[in-house]
Amino acid sequence: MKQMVNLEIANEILAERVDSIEEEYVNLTDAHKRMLSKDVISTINQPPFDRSPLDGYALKSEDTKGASEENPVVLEIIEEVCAGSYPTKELKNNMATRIMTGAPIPKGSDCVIRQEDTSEKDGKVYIYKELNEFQNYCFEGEDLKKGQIVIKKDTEINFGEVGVIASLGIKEVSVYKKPKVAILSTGDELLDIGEKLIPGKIYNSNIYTLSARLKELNTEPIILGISGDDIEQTARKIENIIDEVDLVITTGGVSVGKKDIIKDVMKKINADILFWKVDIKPGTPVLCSYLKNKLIISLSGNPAASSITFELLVRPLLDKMVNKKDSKLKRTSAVFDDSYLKKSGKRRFLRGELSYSQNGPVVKLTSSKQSSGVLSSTLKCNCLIDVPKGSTGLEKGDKVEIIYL
Ligand SMILES: Nc1nc2c(c(=O)[nH]1)N[C@H]1C(S)=C(S)[C@@H](COP(=O)(O)OP(=O)(O)OC[C@H]3O[C@@H](n4cnc5c(N)ncnc54)[C@H](O)[C@@H]3O)O[C@H]1N2
Ligand code: MOO
Repeated sequence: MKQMVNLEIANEILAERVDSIEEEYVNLTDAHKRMLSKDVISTINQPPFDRSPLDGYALKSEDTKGASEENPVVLEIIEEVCAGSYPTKELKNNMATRIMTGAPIPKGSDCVIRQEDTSEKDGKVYIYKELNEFQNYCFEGEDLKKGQIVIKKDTEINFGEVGVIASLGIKEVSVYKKPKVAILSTGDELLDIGEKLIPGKIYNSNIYTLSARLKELNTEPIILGISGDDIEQTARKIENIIDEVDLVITTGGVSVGKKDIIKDVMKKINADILFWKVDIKPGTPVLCSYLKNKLIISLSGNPAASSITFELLVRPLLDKMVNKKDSKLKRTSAVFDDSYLKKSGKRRFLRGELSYSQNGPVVKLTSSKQSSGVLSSTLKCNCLIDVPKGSTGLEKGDKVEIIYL
């Protein structure tokens, strides 16, 4: 068993054991934020017909030669076409079709004059302006052509993609399934929310933090609840769920105390232990194991530690499962607008609040209380500050590297 690996090595060891997961068809209305698993190919031209971008008159541009305010050209109105209807008459010289925005342009016409440059009387339209061929004219397929790849697979479906797919009339899209992640909290001290607090006990916040975050990341959390510090019971819960999920997360019991049972649980279920402890703080004593081609990530019980190591170790795996192109942690540099004295020489991840000033990204601590057991400093936290090994602290104005959450 490897011990005290650095973060990047830990990421590699875990990523090697994860592949993209199965695909499924979902309704477009349920596809937002999912990852496309097949190219979207246009089944129609968009727009599906030549159409008018204006309310006005469709006509032949050659008929407008010499037209002016003083000397209008007069054309006979042969038909009226609104959006949703279709012209029935072909346009010949000296004719015009009254047309509304979005309506199909009739055959024989090669331009549309806007209503404001005309007047209408007794079935005739007076044209006060010359027009060029295809002026104010939207062509069939000018946006998207039938058969064209409109959106490549492995793209996240955001509102723009939803709109474009809807414009093609496509009702269902192929996406990667949502990764299913089981979460189990261990610890005799844990109570579920709503239970009466009694001496020595605390509420299980980890399972709620992680499940909310998993939902935010468009995965499917499967909450296994609390398991006491009992090897048999914990082993059984993991064995019972492992075939149904893509990943298991446990929290608590990974340090060296009497009740730190997770290593024994892994031995009991014959999981391969990949490594124990990552050379970072918080969250050092994480244990990562592998059983039946699934990873079991056992995070520290300390609330802030489990939440931070989830971001550093688990999130990239979830991204990889749905083939996100860049499944690595997304970083940028920012100016530190706070002060922080670092006690240990370890690489440290601090909870930060990132904002943007005229001079670029600026980050400050969410709270001066940054210890592993303090959860309130996750409030307002939108990034992690990566403080390198050996650093003795940070001063106002220092350039720091941050990881987006
Ligand atoms: N002698 C040593 N003691 C400790 C070491 C060490 O190296 N030598 N490491 C410390 C570090 S660092 C951490 S981090 C913790 C990790 O402990 P565990 O992962 O075994 O977690 P627990 O002991 O079960 O819990 C730690 C802490 O968090 C509370 N907790 C647990 N689960 C939850 C939950 N679901 N929701 C909210 N809070 C939870 C628990 O009550 C403890 O207070 O070990 C240090 N000790
Ligand atoms: O590694 Mo622990 O989470 O720092 O206290």
